[in-house]
Amino acid sequence: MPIKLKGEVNPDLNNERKKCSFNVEEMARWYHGGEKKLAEKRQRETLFLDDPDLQDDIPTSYMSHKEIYEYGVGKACKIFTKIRALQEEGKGGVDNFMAILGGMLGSGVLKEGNPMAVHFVMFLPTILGQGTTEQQVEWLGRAWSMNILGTYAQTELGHGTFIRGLETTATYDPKTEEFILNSPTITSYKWWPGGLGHTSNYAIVVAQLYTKGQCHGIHPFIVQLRDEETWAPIKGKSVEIGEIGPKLGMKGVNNGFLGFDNVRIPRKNMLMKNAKVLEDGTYIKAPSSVLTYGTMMFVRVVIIRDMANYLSKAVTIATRYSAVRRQSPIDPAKPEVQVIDHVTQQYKVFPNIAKVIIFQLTADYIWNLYNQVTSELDKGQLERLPELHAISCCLKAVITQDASNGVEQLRMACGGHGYMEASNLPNTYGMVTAACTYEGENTILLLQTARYLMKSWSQALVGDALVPTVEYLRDAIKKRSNKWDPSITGIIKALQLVAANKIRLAYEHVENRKKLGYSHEDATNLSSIELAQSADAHCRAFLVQSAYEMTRDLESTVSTSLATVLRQFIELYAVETCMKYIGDLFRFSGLTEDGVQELQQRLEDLLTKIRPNAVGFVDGFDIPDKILSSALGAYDGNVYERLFLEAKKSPLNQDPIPKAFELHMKPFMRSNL
Ligand SMILES: CCCCC/C=C\C/C=C\C/C=C\C/C=C\C/C=C\CC/C=C/C(=O)SCCNC(=O)CCNC(=O)[C@H](O)C(C)(C)COP(=O)(O)OP(=O)(O)OC[C@H]1O[C@@H](n2cnc3c(N)ncnc32)[C@H](O)[C@@H]1OP(=O)(O)O
Ligand SMILES: Cc1cc2nc3c(=O)[nH]c(=O)nc-3n(C[C@H](O)[C@H](O)[C@H](O)COP(=O)(O)OP(=O)(O)OC[C@H]3O[C@@H](n4cnc5c(N)ncnc54)[C@H](O)[C@@H]3O)c2cc1C
Repeated sequence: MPIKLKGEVNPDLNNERKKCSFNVEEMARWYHGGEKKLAEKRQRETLFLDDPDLQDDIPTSYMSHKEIYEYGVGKACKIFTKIRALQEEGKGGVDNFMAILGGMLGSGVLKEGNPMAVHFVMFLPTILGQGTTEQQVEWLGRAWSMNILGTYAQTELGHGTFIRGLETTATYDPKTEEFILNSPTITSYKWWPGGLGHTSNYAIVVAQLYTKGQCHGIHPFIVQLRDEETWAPIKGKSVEIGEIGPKLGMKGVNNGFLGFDNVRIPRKNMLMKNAKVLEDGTYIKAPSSVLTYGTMMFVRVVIIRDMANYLSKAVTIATRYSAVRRQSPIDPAKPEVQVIDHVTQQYKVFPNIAKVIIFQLTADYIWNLYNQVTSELDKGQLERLPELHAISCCLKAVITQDASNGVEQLRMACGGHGYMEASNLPNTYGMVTAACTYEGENTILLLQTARYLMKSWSQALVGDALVPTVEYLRDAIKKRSNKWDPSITGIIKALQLVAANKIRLAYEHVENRKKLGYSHEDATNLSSIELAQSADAHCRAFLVQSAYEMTRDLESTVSTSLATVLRQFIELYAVETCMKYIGDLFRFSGLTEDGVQELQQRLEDLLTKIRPNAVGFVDGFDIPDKILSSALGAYDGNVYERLFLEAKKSPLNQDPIPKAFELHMKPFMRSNL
C-alpha cells in the first residue's frame, strides 16, 4: 500500500485541541509581543517559507560536507536578497535579522546553520560598537549591503577562553603608518570563526597590539582576507586560510582557520572608538579595557532568546508526539494510552515548556537592560557595565545549559523516533549545545559572575549600597535561615537565601585559604567549584524572581483563562527548581520534610492541571511545520506517515539491490562454501 499523508489531523491531537481551556491565538499574541508583532512574524515566515527557491529538495542529511556548504551559501544568498528587499521597503528592521539569523525562521530555511551569520551577529556589531564615526562611515555601508562579508576572528588554536593570552600580533610601523600582522606559532592561528573558511573576505581580527616596542594588550583590527573580485586569499601566501572540518552540529557554518605572515594593514583599520594609536605610534588608552569585550556581551544577550526559540521547537515536537504516540496501558484491562498520560512523561515535557516561557521573559529583561546600559556607555557612563556583565554571563551559562539538557531530554522523551534525524531533535541539539561553548565557555562565565558576587558580598558586609540584581544579599546578611514559606514569593526568598549562603561560603573559603597563605588567585582556584555553584544559584533565584515580577500584572493584560495557565507554568518552574535544589534548600532555607512532601504533591498537581492544555499551549508558540522540520512534531500529527515518507528519501532505498551486495557481501558470503 503506497504511503501518503492523510490530509486529516490525527484524532488524538484533535481531541487535545478541543480540551484546551484558553484561546491559542491569544497565547500566540502574548508570546510574540502583541498583535502587530505576531502579524509581522507570520508575514515574514510566509515570505520565506513559501518561496519555491528556499525549499529543501534533498534532506541535507544525505549531502556531503562540501555539498552542505555550497547549498548553504546558495541559500544564504537567496535569504539575504530577500532581507535586502525588505529593508529597502522599510519593513521589519532589526526583527528581520533576529528572525533569520537565529533558531526560529533561520533554522527553518537553513537547518545546518548560516555561513554568513557571524557577519551580522559580530562583524557589524563590532564596527558599530568599537569603530569611530569615520570608520563607521567607511565600513558600515558596504557591510550592511553585504558587498563585503566579514567574520569575528578572536579564538586561536591555543586560546579561546583566556583572551589576554592570544598570540596574534599587530605591530605598528610608524614609517609606513601600518600594522603588521603575524601568527608567530601554530597555536596563534585563528581557529573557529564562523564563515572564516571560505565565506568571508574581511575579518575583525583580535590581536596583541605592539607599538614603540611595548605590548598594549588585545585590540580589534579590520583585516582584508580575500580579494574582492577573485576571492583569492590576499597577497599570495601571506594569509593562510581554510575551514576546520566537520563538527558535531552547525555543519554549514564554515568555521575557519587563519594565519598571518607579515600582513600589512593601514593604521586606520584598527577600531579606535576606545583605544587609539596616533600616526607616530603613541598609544592612547581606552576609558576601560573591557570595552573591547563589548561584542561578546551583545551576543551573550541575544543568545538567551535564541535558546528560548530552539527549546520551543523541541518541546512542540515532543508534546505533539507524546499526544499521538500510544504505548502501554496504565490499567492493563484498558487500551494503550497516549504516552503524555504517563506522569513521568509529563515530568520530562512540561517543565521544558515552562522553561521556554521563563527564557522568553528573561530575554526581554536582558535585552532592555542591555539597551539601557549601552546607551549610558555612549554617554561615557560605565557604572552599570559590571552588573550587566555579571548577569548576562550567568544567564548565558545557565540558559544554554538548561536548553541543551532540555533538548536532549525531549529527544529521549520521543523514544527511538527521537533519535532519527527526521525528528529534527538531533540537529537541534547540535545547534544548542554549541552555545554552551561559544561566546564564553559556560564554567568560565559562571566564574565571571562569581567574581562579581564576591565583590558584592564584601560590599554587603560593610553596608554599601547594592545594585538591584544583588540587593537580596543585604537581607541575607542579617538573616541566615528562614521559616519555609511555600508561596511563590516565599520560594523566591528561599532561593535567594540559598544563593546568598553559597556566596557567603565561597567568600569565606577563599578568605580562609588566603589566611592559610595561599595567594588570592590560588585560593580562588581552590574554591572555584563553590564559586561556580554560587553563580548558578544566584542565576536560578534571579530567573524565578524576574519571571514573577515581569508577570505581576498578567491578569490585566490577558484573559483569566490564559493567565491561569501561564501562572501554572511559572509555578511549575519555581517548584521544579526547588525539587532540583532540595539539598540546598534543606541546608539554608528552613525547608522541612513536610515541606518537601508538599512540594512533591504540588508538582504532581501542576502536571495534572497542565495536562489538558499542553498541546494547545505549544500550538500557541505558533511555529510553522516548515520551521519544526520534524516528522514527529507536525501540526497534523501524521507521525508514522511522515516517518515513512522521510525513510523513502534515503538514497539506499532508491535501488532494491544495494551495490554492496555484488561488490562485498556476495564474494564474502560465498568464500567459505
Ligand atoms: C548590527 C546588525 C545587528 C543585526 C543582528 C541582530 C541580532 C542578532 C540576533 C539574533 C542572532 C541569534 C542568535 C545568535 C546566536 C548565535 C551566534 C552565532 C554564532 C556564534 C559565534 C560565536 C562566536 C564566538 O564564540 S566569539 C569568541 C567568544 N569568546 C569568548 O567569549 C571568550 C571568553 N573569555 C572572556 O570573555 C574573557 O577572557 C574572560 C573570561 C572574561 C576573562 O577576561 P580577562 O581580561 O582575563 O578578565 P578578568 O581579569 O577575569 O576580568 C577583568 C575585568 O573585566 C571584566 N570583564 C570581563 N569581560 C567583560 C565584558 N565582556 N564586559 C564587561 N566587563 C568584563 C571582569 O568582570 C573584570 O572586572 P573586575 O576587574 O572589575 O572584576
Ligand atoms: C560552534 C562554535 C562557533 C564558534 N565561533 C567562533 C567565532 O565566530 N569567532 C571566534 O573567535 N570564536 C568562535 N568560537 C570559539 C569559542 O568562542 C571558544 O571555543 C570558547 O570561547 C571556548 O574556548 P576554548 O575552546 O579555548 O576552551 P578552553 O578554554 O580550552 O576550555 C577547555 C576547558 O578548560 C576549562 N577552563 C579554561 N580556563 C579555565 C579557567 N580559567 N578556570 C576554570 N576552567 C577553565 C573550561 O571550563 C573547559 O572545561 C566558536 C566555537 C564553537 C564551538
